[in-house]
Formats: sequence, C-alpha cells, structure tokens
Amino acid sequence: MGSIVTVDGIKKSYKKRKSKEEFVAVKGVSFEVGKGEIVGLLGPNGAGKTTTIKTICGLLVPDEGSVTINGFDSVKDRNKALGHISAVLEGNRNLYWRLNVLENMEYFAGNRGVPKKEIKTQVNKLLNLFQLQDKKYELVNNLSRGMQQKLAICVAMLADTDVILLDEPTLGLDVETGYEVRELLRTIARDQGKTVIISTHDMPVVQDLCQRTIIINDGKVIANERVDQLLRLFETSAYQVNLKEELTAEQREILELKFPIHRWEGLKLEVSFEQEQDIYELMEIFKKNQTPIETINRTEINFEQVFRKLVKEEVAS
Ligand SMILES: Nc1ncnc2c1ncn2[C@@H]1O[C@H](COP(=O)(O)OP(=O)(O)OP(=O)(O)O)[C@@H](O)[C@H]1O
Repeated sequence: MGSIVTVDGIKKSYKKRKSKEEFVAVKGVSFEVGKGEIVGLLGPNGAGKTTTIKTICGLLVPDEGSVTINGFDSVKDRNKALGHISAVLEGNRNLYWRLNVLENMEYFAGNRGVPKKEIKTQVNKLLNLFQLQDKKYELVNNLSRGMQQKLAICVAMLADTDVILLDEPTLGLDVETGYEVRELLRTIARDQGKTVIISTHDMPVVQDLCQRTIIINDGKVIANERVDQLLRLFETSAYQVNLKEELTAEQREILELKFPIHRWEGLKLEVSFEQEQDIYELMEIFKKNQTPIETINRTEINFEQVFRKLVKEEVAS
C-alpha cells in the first residue's frame, strides 16, 4: 500500500505567554499513512495530537520537518496538498450555526469547489448516507451535539478528498451516536477508499475502528503499530484467578513479591506473567498452600490497558 500522507520529522513550538521562552509541543514526529487506512492518533492530554493534526491540514506550519500529501508538500505546494484533505476539527467551528442543515451543505459545497450543477445531487447523496434528510431544514444551533458532529463529517465529505482528518469525532456523544459515527467512518473508509486519520481519547474507537494506532506522548511517537498486533503483544499472559478461600496475609505477600498482581478483589486476583509457563509456578504455590482454586481464565486485554501501559512505561523510562 503506497502512503498518501507522510509526516517527516515535524517539530512545532509555541511561544509562552508573556515570555520569550518557547514550549516545544511536537518534537520530531514521523509516520506514514497508507491509502484507505484508518489510523488512530492517540495520546494523553497535551501530548501534541491537535498540533500534529493542524500541521497536517495546513493550519500550522512546522518549524522543522515536512508533511507530504499525495506527493505534494503542505507548505511549498500548499494548495495542491490541501486539495486532497478535509478536516473536522474539535469544537463547532466547522459549521454555521445560524444556517440550517441544507444551507450549510450547499454553502460548503460551493465553497469547496463542487460544480454548481452537481451540488444538489452530491448534497442529497450525503444527506441520505448520513441519515440527515429529515433534519435538513433544522437550524444547526438546534441540533443535538451528535447530529452536529454527523453534519460536520458530512460537510467534510463534500469535497470528496482522499484524506479525512478528524479531531475527537466522538467527544461528548452518547454511546448510540458514538457508535453511529464510528459506523459511518468505517463505511467511508471501506466503501469509498478514503484514508481516515482520527485523533481521539476514545479507546473503543481505536480498538474497533482503527487498523493502526500512532501513540504520541510528550510530543514524540512512542508506538506505531497495527492495533491487533499491539493487543497481541500485550496480551501475553494475564490471568484472572478465582479462589475458593481467602489467602492469609503471609500467602498474599509471597505472591505479591513473586508476580505482578494488578488487582485483588476478595477471592479474585488478576495477575500477569512475563512468560506463559510462570502460571504453573503460581499454581504450584497454591497447591503447596493447599489453596483451592475455583477457576483460572486468561483475561482479554483491551486497548485502554495497552495504552495506559505504554504511556506509563514511557514516563518511567
Ligand atoms: N496556541 C498555543 N499556544 C501555546 N501553547 C499551546 C498552543 N496550542 C497548544 N499548546 C500546548 O502544546 C501542547 C500540545 O497541545 P495539543 O493541543 O497539540 O495536545 P493534544 O494532544 O491535542 O491534547 P488534548 O488531548 O488535551 O487535546 C500542550 O501542552 C498545549 O498546552
């Protein structure tokens, strides 16, 4: 798969208020995104995700490094590069609140260069796809947050660009609407071959929707992996053990010294091993202590646990 977006060593600083000092928000970020890929940009608050997104969509010029979109440099060949990209940024700056849904769509269609005679068809097609037909005369101001977000993505689709960037697309949405938005994004990527880059804190979005995740921490990329591989990597050997009887304090201490135990909850404990076969050592200890075991199950690690582990390890190193 050829890459459509190449971010190469970008750095970006901001001037600190009322001082000459600079704060380096992005410290040399590089990654590539292939055509038709859905990639999640993840990181704790202040990690530099929005700065990276804004640099990709041309709202910020990097101090160093470059962004290439479909072969065009986002600074030197700005118009050509940006012609391949649409962005839905956080907040509601993407829409006119005093216009209704249809007026917004028609306005942005013209604004983004959809030929006049195609506007009606294109707008209708998208309103159908996004199930917004029955809201078309509603003022944006009166729409729910979820509807506004769907409309913002719908508007971004008007220009029919190869790449769509979304900053926190599911922020503040209820579970059902968040799911709907997720399904829409999946459809866009799968059926229309769009490349989707999503900055998010929403772990289920990453686990469920993104093929790959780029984790940014303190302005640097700390992981750039396929989501299933990351999960597999961390899946290693975490088990949930259900005991039939409480352990004595002494027995607990021995276990805690030997194994990384994440959680004790009455008779339940969650433990992970560096090597798979260490589970047998644990079972041996239980046997020696004559502690009856009810069940032992391998726990499925979710993406949130992987993310927290990665960021924690990075801070500790
Ligand atoms: N215009 C600005 N002026 C000064 N500092 C800024 C500006 N924009 C961002 N920053 C700082 O740069 C750092 C990175 O910000 P950025 O918004 O890129 O992070 P983020 O990963 O998107 O965070 P969040 O998840 O909280 O939205 C933060 O410490 C932020 O305070």
